[in-house]
Parts: sequence; structure tokens; C-alpha cells
Amino acid sequence: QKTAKDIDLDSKVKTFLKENNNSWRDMNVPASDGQLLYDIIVEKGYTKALEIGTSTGHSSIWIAWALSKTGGKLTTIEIDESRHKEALANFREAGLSEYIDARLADAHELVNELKGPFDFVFSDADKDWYTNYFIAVDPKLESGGCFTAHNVRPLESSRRGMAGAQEYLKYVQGLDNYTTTVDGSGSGLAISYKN
Ligand SMILES: C[S@@+](CC[C@H](N)C(=O)[O-])C[C@H]1O[C@@H](n2cnc3c(N)ncnc32)[C@H](O)[C@@H]1O
Repeated sequence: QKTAKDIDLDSKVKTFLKENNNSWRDMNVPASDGQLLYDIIVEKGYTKALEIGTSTGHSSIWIAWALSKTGGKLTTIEIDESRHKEALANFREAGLSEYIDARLADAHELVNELKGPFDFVFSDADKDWYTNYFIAVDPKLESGGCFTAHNVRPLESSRRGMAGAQEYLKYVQGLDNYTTTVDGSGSGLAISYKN
């Protein structure tokens, strides 16, 4: 049953996303990938999310909107101060600030320091560090949890993903305790469920 607060929030987020649909200029995910992240979180009921690479906050908004349904919270990390500040303003405008802990930090360091546990991760910062991020987060990811990584293409695809992202895919596909698929409907999303 939706409360008046839920209905208000939904309409605020939808209005924000609609008004800004054509104005994401900072390497942000396309809306279709945002929707994909949203759907995974709501379907699985995830509540403890981590995002590496906030930029100005497009994917964070989709993730936090999903978490507003599950009663969860997102920690998101960005190294660039001006993008971090713009993201904070976007979170306020979308009405989602209370669901987001936005950190201005180098994820190479902060990912090691965060305690977790997490049940959902979206990796979208420096691609050549993807495998390192995964290795650092894996012990903090609950069984049944999901690790997603952006700009990854199936290895056999003629449309190449970014080099570090493809190295990461080879790595994660080799792990027995993860089941990985790649969704190519947007910019390419590797989706790995921890068994
Ligand atoms: C592809 S963009 C993220 C887009 C964002 N997920 C969205 O959809 O709106 C990658 C971001 O990662 C940030 N980044 C790169 N290296 C980083 C690091 N070591 N720590 C934290 N952020 C980093 C960049 O500054 C950039 O804003």
C-alpha cells in the first residue's frame, strides 16, 4: 500500500528525471541502465547499496529511488569535488537525499575502509581498477548479493567494452561462487550474483 509520502516522492523523482533527461553530460548512465539497476534492486529487495563513481548522480538517483521502496540506503563515492557538489544538489532536487550518503573521496582508498556489509554494488569509476574494486568489496558482499559493473560487453561481442572492464569480466566469469551475465541493452552492464 502506497502512502501519501511515497506518492509525493515518486512524482518528485519522475519529474526530476523527465526534466533532466537530456541534460546529463558527465559520463552518466543512459536512463535505460538506470532503470535496469532500479529493477534489480526492487526485485531482490536489496537495502545496502554501494556505488563507485557518482559523477553528478544520474545512476545514484535511480538506485536511491529503488532503495526508497525497499527501505535501504546508498553509499556513493566521487573523487571530483565539483561533480560531487552537483550530485548533492541533484539529490536534493529529486527528493532523495535521505537515502544517500555521498562521499567525496578516492575510492581506491575508501572502498577498502568501508565496513559494509553490502547487498548491491554498482561499479562505474575508473575501469582499470574494476578488478581491484571487486576484490576489495567481495568479502563485504552478502551471499545472494549482486555486484554490477558498467561499460562491460560480452567477451565475444564485436562491440568492445573498455579494456579494464573487459579484464574485469574475464576475472569475474572465472569465479565459481558468482554467476555473471551481461546485459547489452544500454551501455553494457555485467551483473554478477554471489551464490
Ligand atoms: C562514468 S562516471 C560515473 C557516472 C555515474 N555513475 C552516473 O551515471 O551518473 C565515473 C566517475 O568516477 C569518478 N572517479 C574516477 N576515479 C575515481 C576514484 N578513484 N575514486 C572516486 N571516483 C572516481 C570520476 O570522477 C567520474 O565522475
